[in-house]
Amino acid sequence: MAVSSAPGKVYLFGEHAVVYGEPAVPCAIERRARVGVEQRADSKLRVHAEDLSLDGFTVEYGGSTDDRPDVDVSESLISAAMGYVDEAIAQVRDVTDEDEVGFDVTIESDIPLGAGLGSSAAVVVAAIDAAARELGVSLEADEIAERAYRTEHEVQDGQASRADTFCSATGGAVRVEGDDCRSIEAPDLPIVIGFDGGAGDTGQLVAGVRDLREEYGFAADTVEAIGDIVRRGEEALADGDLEELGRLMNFNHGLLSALGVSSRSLDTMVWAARDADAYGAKLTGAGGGGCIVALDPTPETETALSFTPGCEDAFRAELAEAGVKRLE
Ligand SMILES: Nc1ncnc2c1ncn2[C@@H]1O[C@H](COP(=O)(O)OP(=O)(O)O)[C@@H](O)[C@H]1O
Ligand SMILES: C[C@@](O)(CCOP(=O)(O)O)CC(=O)O
Ligand SMILES: [Mg+2]
Repeated sequence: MAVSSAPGKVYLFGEHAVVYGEPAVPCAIERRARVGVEQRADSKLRVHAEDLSLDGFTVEYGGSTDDRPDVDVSESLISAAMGYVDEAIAQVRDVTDEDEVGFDVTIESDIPLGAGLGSSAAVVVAAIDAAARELGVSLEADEIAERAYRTEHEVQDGQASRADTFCSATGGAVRVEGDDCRSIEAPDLPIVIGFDGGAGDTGQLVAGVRDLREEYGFAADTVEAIGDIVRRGEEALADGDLEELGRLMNFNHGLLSALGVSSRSLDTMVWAARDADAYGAKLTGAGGGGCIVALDPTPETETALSFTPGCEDAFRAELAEAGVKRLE
């Protein structure tokens, strides 16, 4: 049995625009997915997902959709939950040249699903590392990131950037622009997260931005303007200038909102954070519902969010220095 964990992330800047080659700066946080993998005697894949928002369930099947047994959750939920694990295992079979190998996979995660904190990337990164090690292969972080990116790219119908997966594999703050992925220095940021209890459909939201961008020149300009914000944000990060970072996060949120990926509850939480004198606040990840990220060294934003209707959970998040971790 091999067990690995990998962190979730917040986007300080640049989600969505990163899909079109603009830079983005995500930052790993200490909320992790842990994935245990044990080789089976046969070639089946059995997944046990113990998750807060999906009631824990177990699926066992031989690899083809027809072979899936009846379980007490809807087929769409199973497909949604299985897609990433399935493809991650396919990547491991490919990289290790072990086409016929089967696994028991157990997933535990502190990262809410579909909420913009990169649960999919964390699960995929941890699964790839653990499954490869179970077969006696130790992959470098770059290789794990590459295979995890291919997984997200496949599952999200060709619409994925390298940002989430690289960040989860390497930890810390990173900068991603197209295929260029690198770690960057970041000061200790006072990150506060508000979670509305909901989720967004990453594929649909990305497709919505793609359509807007194709239809309107000003939507394409908006995507480019987000790239400009990210470049200024990198300077503010290097200077440790929290006020400027906050202003730029506010601007970034406005442009994401213009691109149609915010929601009433995300906007409400963003305004609650601003009213509490956070340096700045924005949605994180694909949007549509899920989480906002704010910067505030005082307890004010967390307290204000916890009293904000529509905010289900407010918590502080530490930057995760480590990416993928080998636990067993
Ligand atoms: N704990 C988990 N167990 C099984 N699958 C998970 C788990 N967490 C995330 N996933 C997979 O990731 C998907 C959510 O990813 P996504 O829509 O990209 O949102 P995000 O990455 O922001 O959380 C889920 O539908 C599921 O397939
Ligand atoms: C919208 C996007 O930029 C980020 C999605 O992040 P998340 O899966 O919602 O955490 C898509 C991508 O970069 O693949
Ligand atoms: Mg994701």
